[in-house]
Amino acid sequence: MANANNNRRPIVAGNWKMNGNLALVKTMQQSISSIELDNVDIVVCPPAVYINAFDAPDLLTGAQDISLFEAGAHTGDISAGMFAELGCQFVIVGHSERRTDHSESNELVAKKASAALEQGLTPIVCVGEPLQVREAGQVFDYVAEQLDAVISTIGVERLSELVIAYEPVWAIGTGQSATPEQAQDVHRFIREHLAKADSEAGMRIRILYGGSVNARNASALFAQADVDGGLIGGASLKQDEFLAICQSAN
Ligand SMILES: O=C[C@H](O)COP(=O)(O)O
Repeated sequence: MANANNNRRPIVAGNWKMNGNLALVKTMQQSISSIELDNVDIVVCPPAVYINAFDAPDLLTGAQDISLFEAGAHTGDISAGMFAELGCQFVIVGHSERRTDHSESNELVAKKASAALEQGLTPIVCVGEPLQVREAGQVFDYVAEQLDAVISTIGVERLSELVIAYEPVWAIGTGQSATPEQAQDVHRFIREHLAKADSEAGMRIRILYGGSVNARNASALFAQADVDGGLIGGASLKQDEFLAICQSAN
């Protein structure tokens, strides 16, 4: 099990993406509150407009993105400080859908991670390769470049405050998850790469796997030595499925 030989507490984060409604907020809140899982952090990242509708003190919430800016004339943006004021603890930055839909560069993602830390939010920094990069055998170089932008922007002294999510783009929403071995290979690489910058951070940082995780494949993925939980998309919208995944990580 991922945390059997280390002190990393697993996280299961549900990224609702642009899905859900107030009814789902109620349903998920009730079902998450109804289970007692002492050894996993369960985080829900609904669309921003629904964050405040969650009314459960024990529930951890996260934003799906933040503005680069703190405040001011930036129509449509929401700042890290605003999410922090709502009680959010986490924010996803650099999800591949934002990198694609909004042309977010490694540098922009790194600045968002920095903005999150400044306001006391834990950034869940997403990295991961598209299929053609994997087929070209360049996964490690690609992921290293994504990580290096963050390391150089936030500085090694804050590195251990991050959570990393490895999400191979070809596995997102496709039903074709990485195999546990493929996930572990990249997770180990990420941990070793971070450890080169700061050995303590390399050991402490939680690295989540994301990409077609479901109730059937979660246990095998989470059993890998460097997999500390998951970032769950589609399955986070189905209460039974999501709870089963949380149980697998517990
Ligand atoms: O943030 C979540 C990921 O993009 C995974 O999505 P998925 O579980 O629907 O493949």
